[in-house]
Amino acid sequence: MAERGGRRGVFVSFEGIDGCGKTTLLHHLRERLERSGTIPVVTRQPGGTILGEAIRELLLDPHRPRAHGWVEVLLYTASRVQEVHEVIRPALDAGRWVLSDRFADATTAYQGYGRGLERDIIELLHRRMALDLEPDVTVLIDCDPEIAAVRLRKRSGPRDRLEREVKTFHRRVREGYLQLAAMHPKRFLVLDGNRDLADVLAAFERELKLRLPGCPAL
Ligand SMILES: Nc1ncnc2c1ncn2[C@@H]1O[C@H](COP(=O)(O)OP(=O)(O)OP(=O)(O)O)[C@@H](O)[C@H]1O
Ligand SMILES: Cc1cn([C@H]2C[C@H](O)[C@@H](COP(=O)(O)O)O2)c(=O)[nH]c1=O
Repeated sequence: MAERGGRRGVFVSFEGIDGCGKTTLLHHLRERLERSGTIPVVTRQPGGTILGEAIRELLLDPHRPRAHGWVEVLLYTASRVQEVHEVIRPALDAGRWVLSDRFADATTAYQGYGRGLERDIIELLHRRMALDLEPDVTVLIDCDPEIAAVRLRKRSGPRDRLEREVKTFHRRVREGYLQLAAMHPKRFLVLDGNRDLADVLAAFERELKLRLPGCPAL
């Protein structure tokens, strides 16, 4: 893979509303890469480091008191800053593939578009503290909140704090993601996540191959 912006690895993030299917796609690519002999670094936001996982627990445990909106922004950003410096940047500098279940766009979509907080401040925090790091490709699985909610109800395990938010919140987040994709068409790869999984996976492989022609997995 060609060197981009001074780094040698490839950074792919996966985004979308809760239940859109992003984790499923991430693990599909991970398996394909591993079968071809490339072991990617797989991580998630919030989380990905010991500190980040503790922040995740604070943010998403529905039994804890909800943080003020800006405290949410600061905690999500804190988790990401730690992960960029401790995990993602060193992996990219070493030429590794990094697959991240959510990244900075999630804060703009959820806290910016979803909660209505100023997006320029959210993005400035990321730029100043997280080395201005951007994924090479951001896979956005666009999905109707009604369809995503049905999938989450079928999935076992407790629902986290954000998964319990009302549908209007998820609609704003979805629209926010689509606006981000329109603003950054070179970076975003948008998939229709409402379709059967087999169709989504086929479109994912086809489109990713166009974006990353040297991808060893495709
Ligand atoms: N296209 C699809 N059609 C039907 N079911 C799907 C599809 N994609 C994923 N699923 C199923 O929907 C559930 C949610 O998928 P997944 O965990 O990948 O979503 P997610 O977006 O990562 O959710 P969250 O953000 O809440 O972790 C899983 O049970 C998964 O098997
Ligand atoms: C990074 C980030 C995440 N969120 C929200 C979005 C989801 O509801 C949860 C993470 O859960 P997942 O199952 O791992 O997707 O956190 C957010 O609101 N803001 C963010 O920056």
